[in-house]
Amino acid sequence: MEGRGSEAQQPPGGPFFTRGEVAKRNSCKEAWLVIRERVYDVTRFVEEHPGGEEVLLEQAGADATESFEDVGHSTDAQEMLKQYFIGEVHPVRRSHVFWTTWLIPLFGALVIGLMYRCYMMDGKSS
Ligand code: HEM
Repeated sequence: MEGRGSEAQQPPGGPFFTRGEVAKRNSCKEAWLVIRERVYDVTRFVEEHPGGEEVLLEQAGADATESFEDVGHSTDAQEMLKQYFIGEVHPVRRSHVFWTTWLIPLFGALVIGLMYRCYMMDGKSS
């Protein structure tokens, strides 16, 4: 029973998946779920789910946090999640930062370019 009881400290990080990547795994051939920002590959669990495969397939590729919690799954069920853990949802903020880091200089360059053009045209007309 070694290693049990450390479930609160699941390794942070791990591979990151975007919600788009998860959304592609929405069939019985490949079924991924997001629960509390973590990604679970439940493909081999679908048929074994005590609550039926229907409900899992319905949520496949999506964020099932709410439905998972609404059912009031037992601690056993929470424990089972660990077996299917494959990674985390890519933090939204990162892609946000990625875009703004590019957009701001791009916008700045555009403004400077326009100002320069106006300045040049001004020079020509006078
Ligand atoms: C990997 C994710 C999941 C695991 C490991 C899991 C596990 C389990 C387990 C072990 C049970 C038996 C009862 C219990 O121990 O609480 C159960 C029941 C159930 N589950 Fe899940 N479940 C998962 C996801 C979901 C999702 C996403 C839904 C809803 C869309 C769902 C709906 C249900 C329902 C309706 C039952 C029957 C509850 C009852 O009979 O009272 N489960 N699940």
